[in-house]
Amino acid sequence: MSDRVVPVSLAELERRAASDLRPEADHQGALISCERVVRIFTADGVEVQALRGLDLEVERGELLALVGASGSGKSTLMNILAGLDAPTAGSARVAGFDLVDMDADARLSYRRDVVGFVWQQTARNLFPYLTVRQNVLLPMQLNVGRSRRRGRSRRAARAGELLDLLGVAHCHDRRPDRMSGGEQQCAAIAVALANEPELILADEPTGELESDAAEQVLAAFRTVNEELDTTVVLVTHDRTVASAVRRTVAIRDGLTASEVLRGSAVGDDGAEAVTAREYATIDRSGRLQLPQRFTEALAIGRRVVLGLEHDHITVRPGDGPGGADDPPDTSPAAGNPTPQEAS
Ligand SMILES: Nc1ncnc2c1ncn2[C@@H]1O[C@H](COP(=O)(O)OP(=O)(O)OP(=O)(O)O)[C@@H](O)[C@H]1O
Repeated sequence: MSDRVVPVSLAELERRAASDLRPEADHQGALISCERVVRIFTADGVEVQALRGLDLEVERGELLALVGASGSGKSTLMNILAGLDAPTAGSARVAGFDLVDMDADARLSYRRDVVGFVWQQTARNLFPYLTVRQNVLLPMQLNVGRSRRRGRSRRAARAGELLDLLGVAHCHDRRPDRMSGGEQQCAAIAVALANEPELILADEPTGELESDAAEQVLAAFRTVNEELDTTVVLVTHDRTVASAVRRTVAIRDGLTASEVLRGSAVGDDGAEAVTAREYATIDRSGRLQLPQRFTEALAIGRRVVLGLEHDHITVRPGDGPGGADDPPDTSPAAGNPTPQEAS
């Protein structure tokens, strides 16, 4: 073997130095991977299980909505994904960062470079005494590592491009109090994007907006997702927003319960129509939550009887009204396993 030293270009050394700043990322797999995430809060000696073993995978480039009743755990999950809080147990990884075991430096690097956040309250997203352009420039100026690589004129150009992309270039020299709520949220998205994060998280970004402004903000998220290929996860109570994205995941009692996938199909008349299908999700332990409206409709109580057919599983009321007189087909010919086997 030869000992000859192969010269390395400056550009290659810079690339290696930049990649050394990040933990080894799995660029093939999901951007977000949560497995059995538990978050327990203790308040006044009482334990609250906000997340009870939640599983969630989000691929790079997705635009995903999280929905769920108040108290179901959405904000808790968002805070964990934002690196503001850590799970009590389970595993949560984003872009190769282990959110459970991050040291302070990794957490800082994660929050600065990997993730951008948009809050519901417009006042929380923008500094009121700075113009919109200054608000967008600030995260770039504070990001010492990247700022060194990106000079003043490139930072200014990026701020201009982002405001343009989000349709608020006309507000660049205004302070937030001279902008509409929708414009403020679009500017907030520009701020969140300043350091080129792979992921934008938004907790109820349209919660304080009228419907026109909410549509403007949703359109801005779509643009970001489609044109910059940034992954977007947003929490919403707004049905219009939830039904306008390709994938909506419902959280119930600290677990992912179901999800709706939307696509498009060409009908017999040749017209393209939006299709939507709801799926129940099965966690890594094989647990499945039955939708409340199903269990209520059949007065299903605490037990169900499962049956395995050749291409589906039946779930019948096992106790309570409507269940007791309806025994399942347990014949060996039907290949029915016990409920334990089925799970
Ligand atoms: N810091 C905390 N201390 C104690 N309990 C908390 C804390 N944060 C959240 N919780 C509790 O955890 C559960 C989940 O709260 P979370 O805010 O994640 O729900 P959510 O789905 O975002 O609700 P909402 O839609 O109302 O914002 C709730 O029971 C809440 O009271």
